[in-house]
Amino acid sequence: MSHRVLVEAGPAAGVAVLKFRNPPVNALSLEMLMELVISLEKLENDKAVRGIVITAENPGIFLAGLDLTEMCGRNPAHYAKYWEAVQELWLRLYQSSKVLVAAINGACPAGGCLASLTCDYRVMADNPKYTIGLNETQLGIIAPFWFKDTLVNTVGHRAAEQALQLGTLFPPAKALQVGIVDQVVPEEQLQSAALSVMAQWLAIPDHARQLTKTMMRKPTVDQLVKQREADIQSFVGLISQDSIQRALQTYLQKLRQKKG
Ligand SMILES: CCCCC/C=C/C(=O)SCCNC(=O)CCNC(=O)[C@H](O)C(C)(C)COP(=O)(O)OP(=O)(O)OC[C@H]1O[C@@H](n2cnc3c(N)ncnc32)[C@H](O)[C@@H]1OP(=O)(O)O
Repeated sequence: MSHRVLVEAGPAAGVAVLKFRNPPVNALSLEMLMELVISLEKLENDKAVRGIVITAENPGIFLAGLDLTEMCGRNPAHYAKYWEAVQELWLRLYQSSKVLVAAINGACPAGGCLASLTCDYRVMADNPKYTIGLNETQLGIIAPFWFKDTLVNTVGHRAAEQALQLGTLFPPAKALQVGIVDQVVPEEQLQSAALSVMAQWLAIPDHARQLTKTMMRKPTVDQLVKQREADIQSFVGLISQDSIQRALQTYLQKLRQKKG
């Protein structure tokens, strides 16, 4: 029984809706990552499901990215386990044979943006409070190569380099202009717009679409698969550095003080 991930049958045949519900901010904790992987595996094996709309149960925050508390003040074994789970989620999402449509109904930074970038299509609610992007440099950390590759595959090299160096969080209209999202719609139309796009994608025969998806994505996937362990060690080495730990602690404190 999953607590942090809700899977519902969609209103259209063959469509499931996967909802994030990990309060307060839908951060990708280890438990949440594991529940997501299990839910995605079940959906992948379900022949009746051809497409999945991915969204947050409560509008406001789509995903707050990786859980900073999993990356602060823990031991190397924990960091390694956590990073393996992050890799696993990306591999499941990016290689999914289903049509994935992200209905982005809230803030979508860093790991949240990455999850949405694995989808085949992104629709974002037109709310200026919502932003999306790989903002790692703003935290004093670096987006790993496979985060970078996923962004490059979506927006091209130049736009990705600029967005990554500056750690830009784009509001909806700008995100559309850069190509991080494919469509921006009034908030109340988000779910219907996602379902309408899903219907267009499902009109294509599955086998042809799936083989094309694999052809486009396999080189990027292979890069991580062939150096998974090295990538884990690289993450553990980097995250364990005092300077990185200090930067993350400072960022977390800033988030906590925001309220005070
Ligand atoms: C080599 C290393 C590579 C690693 C790659 C890293 C990828 C990542 O994803 S790093 C995480 C990046 N995420 C962010 O920068 C988002 C940070 N959060 C926010 O900007 C905001 O919290 C918000 C826009 C998502 C929501 O704002 P709001 O509704 O105002 O909520 P609060 O800011 O008051 O937060 C409530 C509560 O949640 C804690 N929190 C927020 N984000 C995270 C997070 N990513 N991980 C863990 N905890 C988080 C925040 O500290 C507050 O906690 P309390 O004060 O204890 O209630």
